[in-house]
Amino acid sequence: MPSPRTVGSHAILLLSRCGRQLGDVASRRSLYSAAPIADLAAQSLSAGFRDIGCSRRQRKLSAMDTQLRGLQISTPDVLDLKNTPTVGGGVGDTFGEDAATEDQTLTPWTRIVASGSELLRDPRYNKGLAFTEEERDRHYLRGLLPPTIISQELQVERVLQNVRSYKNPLEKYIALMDLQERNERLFYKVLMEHVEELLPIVYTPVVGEACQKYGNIFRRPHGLYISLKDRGNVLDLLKNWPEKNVEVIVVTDGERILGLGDLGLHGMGIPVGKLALYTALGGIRPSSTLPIAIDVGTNNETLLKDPFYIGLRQKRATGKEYDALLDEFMNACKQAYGEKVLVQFEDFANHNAFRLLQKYATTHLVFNDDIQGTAAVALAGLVAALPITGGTLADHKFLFLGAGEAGTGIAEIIALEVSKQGKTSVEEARKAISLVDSKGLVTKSRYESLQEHKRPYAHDLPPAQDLLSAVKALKPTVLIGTSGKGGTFTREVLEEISSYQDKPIIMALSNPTSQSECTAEEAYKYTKGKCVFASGSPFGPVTYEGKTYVVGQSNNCYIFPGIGLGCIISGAIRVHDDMFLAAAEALAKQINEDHLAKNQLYPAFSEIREISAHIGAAVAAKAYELGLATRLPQPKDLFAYAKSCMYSPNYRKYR
Ligand SMILES: O=C([O-])CC(=O)C(=O)O
Ligand SMILES: [Mg+2]
Repeated sequence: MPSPRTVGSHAILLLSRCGRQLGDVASRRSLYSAAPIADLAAQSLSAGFRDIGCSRRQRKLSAMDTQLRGLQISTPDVLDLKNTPTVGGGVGDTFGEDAATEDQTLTPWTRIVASGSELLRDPRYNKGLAFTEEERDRHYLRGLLPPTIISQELQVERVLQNVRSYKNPLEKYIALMDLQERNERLFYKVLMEHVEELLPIVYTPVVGEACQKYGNIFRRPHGLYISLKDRGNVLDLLKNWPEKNVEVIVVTDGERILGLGDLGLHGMGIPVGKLALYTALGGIRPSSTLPIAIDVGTNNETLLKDPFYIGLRQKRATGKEYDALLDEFMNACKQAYGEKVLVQFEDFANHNAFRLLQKYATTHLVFNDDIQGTAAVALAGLVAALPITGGTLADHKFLFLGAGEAGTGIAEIIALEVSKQGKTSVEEARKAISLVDSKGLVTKSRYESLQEHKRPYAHDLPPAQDLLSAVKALKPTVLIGTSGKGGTFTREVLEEISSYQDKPIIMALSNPTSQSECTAEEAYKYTKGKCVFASGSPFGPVTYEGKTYVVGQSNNCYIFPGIGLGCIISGAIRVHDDMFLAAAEALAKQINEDHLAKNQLYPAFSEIREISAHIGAAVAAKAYELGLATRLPQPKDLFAYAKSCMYSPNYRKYR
């Protein structure tokens, strides 16, 4: 019986002869593993290569099948690595490599050194024209590259020029995603060095459009897809992922993508984008990040009829079926990657988001970005605004339009912070906060029919049908929009709030830009330059009556990369609400006199890596304080330690 290594080399040899398309599909994995190569070869055999446009290779494939059989690993055997979803051989041996008992199957992952065309097709190691003379000699690259050698810096310039030449933002998105698949370090270097320009493309708002058209622009799969069909085999799917040291997972079920609603499996763009930011903004190694989309169907009729839709064509599963898949998934994450893998829930619909967070918060290292990340970033903005508006948080009166994850998440963190600062309880602090949902003001008279997360805000107030009447009745000093509906902070609403309040705080947090409750310009114009404004989507500076205001982006991407970094460097085993308070405080501290002079509530993204390190250090410090950290002893200087752990996108030398 040949060793897996031998099988791997044979398969690589065969695959490399199979032409570019297959090589493209296989290359990333082929460099690490024998079985998946044989696996791919076998899959391709049965698919007759039609999907990847390689049908003329079929004769060679039959030959490959024969060869694989000659190696006594028949293709069905290779395909049939049916693992029961249990932990492997011994404690900490999830993949069953060292101590697997004989009746347990294992995935024979192995590493080999990449060279030649395989090296050029591996996005993690490819450097394109930046390979040095020496590397070209040592790694069999001669002739595979034109003779020119250029620096990574020049490559960055070239990429930027190309991206800028596209007029359509979606084309820019596609170009950047292609780069990520081709040359990962170059992608991150470009993104990190031009973060303000490129963030709106790989992230909100353009990622929203990309998700809407995900089926049309589909090229290569990103991340891991888990569907209802995989019930009972979720751990096996995780074992197919080519990385074992996963530290951060972002998962969505696609039911509430940004403010765009149910986009089903096309929501995959969000975990992919968020994790790109974990690396670019928070310095988390890309190989330790895993984007996951869970497919339980979609209720989006347009997608169900769309021939290019990539997900299951069925209505969303709910109840026990849904819960069982999620439960299997959550357990499989810990089985595969251990207690300290961070799972970020993203863009789940309200009816699942709150209960999933509650269900898993005590058993897993989890948080919900839309509830807690958004809450922390909004709190940071409010704290930063206090020197402009005067007073403390407890002096303000808050009105929300939108009572979903973001709205009640922010409301809760405000109440928590006020209660920590003053002598009031959280219950008392909630009294200064009111919510308007699609049925009007949330009041006590509606209590019975309210969803649980809104009930703490059902105050004893007269009813109000809409936002404007609620503003008139309650006279809030802070107006926060998390409704997912564009244009809802109307001229009347903005004029009303500025009629009685000197410096109202207006936060229009819905995403993408089309769903923003108002634009930055509208906010300044209709409040006659009185307001302090922030938004969830990016807006350029606004000049009103000769004064220029810089619009801070109150987006959770300031917070989640630092939360991840803090959890990883401290080895945290649970996420605690106080870590979000610490993160918000660390972010608010970044605002100085210069920012305040321009009404800017959030620092520039160009400083984000430093900011993430501060947030990471604050989060880690809190984890140590709460006894939730396992990485001991605690580093003396957590900020320096956080910085030292951050991924650099610069090319490494290959020996
Ligand atoms: O992705 C963003 O820009 C913020 C966010 O989490 C959401 O809107 O769901
Ligand atoms: Mg989100």
